[in-house]
Amino acid sequence: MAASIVIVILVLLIFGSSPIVEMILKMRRMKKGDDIIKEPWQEIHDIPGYHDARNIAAFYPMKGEPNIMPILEELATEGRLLLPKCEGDGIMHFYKIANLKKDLVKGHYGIMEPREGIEKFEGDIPVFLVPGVKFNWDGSRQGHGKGYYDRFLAKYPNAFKAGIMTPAQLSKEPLEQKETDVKMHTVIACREKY
Ligand SMILES: Nc1nc2c(c(=O)[nH]1)N(C=O)[C@@H](CNc1ccc(C(=O)N[C@@H](CCC(=O)O)C(=O)O)cc1)CN2
Ligand SMILES: Nc1ncnc2c1ncn2[C@@H]1O[C@H](COP(=O)(O)OP(=O)(O)OP(=O)(O)O)[C@@H](O)[C@H]1O
Repeated sequence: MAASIVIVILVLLIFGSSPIVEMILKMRRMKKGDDIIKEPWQEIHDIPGYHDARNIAAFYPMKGEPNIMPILEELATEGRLLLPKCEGDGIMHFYKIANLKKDLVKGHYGIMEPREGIEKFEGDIPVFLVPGVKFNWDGSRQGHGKGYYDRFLAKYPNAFKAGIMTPAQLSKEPLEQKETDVKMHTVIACREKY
């Protein structure tokens, strides 16, 4: 123990705040959080009902959220991607997005949203990939506090809900839940950047 402290002090004295020390510290920090990431694409594909779902509700990631762009590309190509548009206080609806470049514009909160002219999706949604601010492995979720997802998900009690988070969004403690909060069936960890 004492020997390793001496070594650490010596290394710090020799290298100071050199890029090497910074890189080692950064790698250690990264490893710490990243070890909860398993095989996110596989885990998403393994969601119950995902394979056969004709429509899947997802989200266009914003800063601090997992980068699920490969999944969005894949679902759009398959013709089964739904993305949300905020349309009032705590009210959002989903739209079928066939082309991520042509069908989206920058919208509320700076998030890419369906453009004008795309028809609102009114059918069944068996699977939701849900964003959030914090998640716990028990399925509890905390959002941005506007109730967009809680209100929308209340209409789909039978859908499978998968919370998608980065390691930084994991809460070590179960999150306090209100009566209107909707629990996730599973939570999947993904990287913010790929
Ligand atoms: N990618 C993504 N899309 C989404 C959501 C989400 O959480 N993530 N939403 C899920 O509901 C809806 C948008 N909800 C949002 C609600 C509030 C803020 C917001 O107030 N942002 C503040 C920061 C305050 C905070 O984070 O609490 C800001 O932009 O200044 C952002 C998104 C629909 N689309
Ligand atoms: N199904 C619902 N019907 C009516 N009001 C609701 C419903 N769900 C949530 N609300 C209200 O919306 C407000 C915000 O809810 P909450 O703090 O749980 O949002 P959130 O989950 O953090 O946000 P978001 O879903 O937008 O990410 C609260 O006042 C809550 O009572």
